Amino acid sequence: MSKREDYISWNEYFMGLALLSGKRSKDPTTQVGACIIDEDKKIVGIGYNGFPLGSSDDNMPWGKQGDFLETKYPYVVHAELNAILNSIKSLKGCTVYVTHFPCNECAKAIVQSKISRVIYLSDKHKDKDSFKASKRILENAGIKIEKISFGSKKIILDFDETNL
Ligand SMILES: Nc1nc(=O)n([C@H]2C[C@H](O)[C@@H](COP(=O)(O)O)O2)cc1CO
Ligand SMILES: [Zn+2]
Repeated sequence: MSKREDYISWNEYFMGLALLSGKRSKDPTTQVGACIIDEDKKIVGIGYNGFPLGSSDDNMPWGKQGDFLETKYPYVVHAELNAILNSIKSLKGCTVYVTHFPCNECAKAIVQSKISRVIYLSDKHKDKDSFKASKRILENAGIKIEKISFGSKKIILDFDETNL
């Protein structure tokens, strides 16, 4: 019997893990996930956007408009930063798969953690200044930046054990 041919690609696997991690995010408008792998394709960090430890998901503001301090922005930890801080070893030479192009703050953390490649799916905010800044920070540091597209590809996770 020959091997299965319909297994998912490395990119589908790692971006799939980033997408799945994002499903844990309580952000009502944008769920972001990030998965970091080392040069041997070992998973060394994963994370999603959420409030810092100790900040209740129910008592902190998830809004986007109005008084800045009553929006999520000052408080939410971005997926990339969570993946970096959750990581189990040096990130030197690693690749981060992230569902959305990093903001300038995450670009700084990515560069300083010595990650060497960013692979992203969505750049819906590419015209915003903070993303122009992140592109500049990443390019200055010689980080490889790859936009990846899977078209309308979908992978269904079926938890029904009778289908396993
Ligand atoms: N690369 C990113 N990593 C992230 O973790 N985020 C988070 C921060 C917020 O929780 C949410 C963005 O809010 P919104 O303005 O799209 O509703 O996604 C956002 C980006 C940039 O798109
Ligand atoms: Zn960010």
